[in-house]
Amino acid sequence: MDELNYLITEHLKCSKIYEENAPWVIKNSNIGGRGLFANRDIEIGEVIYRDNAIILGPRSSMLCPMVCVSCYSQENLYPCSRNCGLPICSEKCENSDVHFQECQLLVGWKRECLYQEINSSLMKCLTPIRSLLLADNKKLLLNLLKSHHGAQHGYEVDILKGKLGLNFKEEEENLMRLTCTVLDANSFEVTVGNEEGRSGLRGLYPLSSLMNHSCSPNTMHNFDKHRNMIVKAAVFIEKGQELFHSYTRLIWGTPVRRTHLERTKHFFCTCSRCNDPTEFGTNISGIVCQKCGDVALPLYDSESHVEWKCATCKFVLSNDKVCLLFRVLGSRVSQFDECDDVEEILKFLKRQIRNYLPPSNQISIELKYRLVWILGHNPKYLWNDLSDDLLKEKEEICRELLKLLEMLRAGQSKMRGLILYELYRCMQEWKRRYRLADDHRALLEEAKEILKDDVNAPKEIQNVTAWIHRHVHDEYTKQFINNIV
Ligand SMILES: C[S@@+](CC[C@H](N)C(=O)[O-])C[C@H]1O[C@@H](n2cnc3c(N)ncnc32)[C@H](O)[C@@H]1O
Repeated sequence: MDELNYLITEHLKCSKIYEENAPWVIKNSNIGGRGLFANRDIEIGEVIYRDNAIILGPRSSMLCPMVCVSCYSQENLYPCSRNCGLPICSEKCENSDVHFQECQLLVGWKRECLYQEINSSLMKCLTPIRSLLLADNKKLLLNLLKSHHGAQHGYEVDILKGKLGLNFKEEEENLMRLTCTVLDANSFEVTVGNEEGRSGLRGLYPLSSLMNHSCSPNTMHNFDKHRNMIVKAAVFIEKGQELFHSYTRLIWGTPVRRTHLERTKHFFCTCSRCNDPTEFGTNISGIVCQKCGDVALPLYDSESHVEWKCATCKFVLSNDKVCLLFRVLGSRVSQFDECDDVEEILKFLKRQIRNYLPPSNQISIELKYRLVWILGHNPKYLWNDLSDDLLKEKEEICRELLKLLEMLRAGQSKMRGLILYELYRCMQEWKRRYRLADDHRALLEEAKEILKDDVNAPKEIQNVTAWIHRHVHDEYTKQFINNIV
């Protein structure tokens, strides 16, 4: 533990983000392995620490779009002129430190097989290659992090060797394989880009790698423009409590979260939310009982066996039948990915699925969340063009989602920040249409508080805070302006 603590401290110091007396400490956790703990009371919204990635790069997923391997832009990509096969977007990126070194490595690995075109498989397998360029103390740190075992981890190295025929040394292969297993256990998705094109990178943040999971986490995180991770308290955290973040989405129901955690992180979650079939009274995993019309909830009698039981009439439905129902509804929902037809989505939500799912079910919630991003944003549904009925619809959905997050005890989550801001914009639109007086500043203030240092936050919030940072240097004036903008 001492060595880990030392190496992490050095890493944070070297990244110039180390804070003396920061409120975290590394200790053994009852949950398993090591964890992070509060070494004093931490106020809601307080920054607990900042972390910097020791490895950052493209994700290996099929869905990962092509990005410049230096600045991660998706625009003006061309193959590196040294024929390494990686996409870059400018001379500056081509000659950046990070790319120049990996380029030399790749070109050295197989001279007769240089790529004049962009090779997308190579780009998707680049992140583990980057571990070869780490300084020795970062390699030591990598070695101390949790790794996953199993045939599914390390396929990137198989692609580099097999499909791409690259020829590296055994010790290089071993380090890349280790890196894949460490990345799979610990990496975070880092979103880059703007409204026109976003993509996800994976980053290995060593301090955050020590944080265990809870489905009702007490921290939230976002990324600043330097891709530092900023971890904040989502709720008040008492001295001695373990710090948790969520490895899944908050609005997924228990069976979906548990399956995801088992597949990707190899553990069965037994947190208080998972152990409560109602999930704190939200019934987010519930289905409509086909016998009495009340809600049936998932009941686990072992890690691998779940069935759905109605609390009122005790009717039981097998997991197979429920999975079939979710598959059918899920495929209908995925058709909405291509069409942003609000009338169709509302018809589906209000009429078609009502016989199968209660309004609080995860599928309904995901669709409502999607509506939040269509109404007011999609070119067919811009704020000015929304009918009063659709504006009301959006306002009600925002309020419903905020209530749900409160019931899930999610505290100051990023999702709360985004929905608060969307609700604020609804209220501004009502104000504009009917010349109302109330400007609902409290909604904007809280959204700003949650999202202020998030590089992906809505422009309005970022612009305000960025301007203040650039132009105002004394705290009193900063606070004054923060209160009036
Ligand atoms: C990112 S690591 C967390 C730090 C880890 N405990 C360590 O010692 O390095 C993720 C791994 O920690 C364990 N873990 C995290 N949260 C857990 C939980 N709620 N229940 C059981 N195991 C958990 C699992 O083995 C998981 O794959």
